[in-house]
Amino acid sequence: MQWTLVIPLKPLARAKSRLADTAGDGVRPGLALAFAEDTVAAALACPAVASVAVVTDDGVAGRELAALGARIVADEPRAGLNAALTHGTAAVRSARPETPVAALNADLPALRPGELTRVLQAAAQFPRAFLADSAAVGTTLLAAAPGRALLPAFGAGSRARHRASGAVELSLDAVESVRRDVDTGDDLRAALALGVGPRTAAAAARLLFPGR
Ligand SMILES: Nc1nc2c(ncn2[C@@H]2O[C@H](COP(=O)(O)OP(=O)(O)OP(=O)(O)O)[C@@H](O)[C@H]2O)c(=O)[nH]1
Ligand SMILES: C=C(OP(=O)(O)O)C(=O)O
Repeated sequence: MQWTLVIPLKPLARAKSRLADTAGDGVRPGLALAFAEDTVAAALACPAVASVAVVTDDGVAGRELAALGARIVADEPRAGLNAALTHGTAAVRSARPETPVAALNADLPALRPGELTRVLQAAAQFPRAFLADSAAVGTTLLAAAPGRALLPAFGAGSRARHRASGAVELSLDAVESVRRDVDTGDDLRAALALGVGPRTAAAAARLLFPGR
């Protein structure tokens, strides 16, 4: 089974605000873009992924991510993350009605294609399924089989909401790269320890050694 991924991305100037104490206003948008680029590149390298749609209104990010091979969908109806995901899912299903769909966060710079494949293969066993984040409080991936509504309920504490909505929580070992979202400086250090993609590695090096 081959999936379509829907990846939401806030305008870069407003993204990753909880990283403000680690990365100042001058560098944070570049870091958020690097996370999204490494996430999209790893997703497109995954054999279980047929295509990636990024829901964003950010022009720079849209150009860079389209160059990697993503389809760009406008962030409508401008009513936040879950509305953007519902819109993105409708857009991809209007082109491919029978595709299974998974929403994936854009802040997974350590994402490994092999681990994503295992998560998607597990998700394919259920009508709706999700993967909790490393903190076991949020969600990094929510999947829906063909013909099933995604019903996204992302945001703080989304693990409990996705469970309550009837989605099956995937209990998988050794998929830490899919769970490792980056919201804070500690999260960034944890992702760097796991091993990040090349764009995040370069952006993090610029952060640590600004003059070089
Ligand atoms: N298209 C779209 N994506 C969003 C929106 N809000 C959040 N996202 C994306 O949803 C994913 C999860 O959001 P967060 O982890 O909270 O990321 P963030 O909003 O950049 O981080 P903070 O500013 O620290 O809350 C990230 O990929 C965000 O870019 C939105 O209104 N529209
Ligand atoms: C978007 C989410 O949370 P956070 O902003 O903490 O990554 C989530 O876990 O659903």
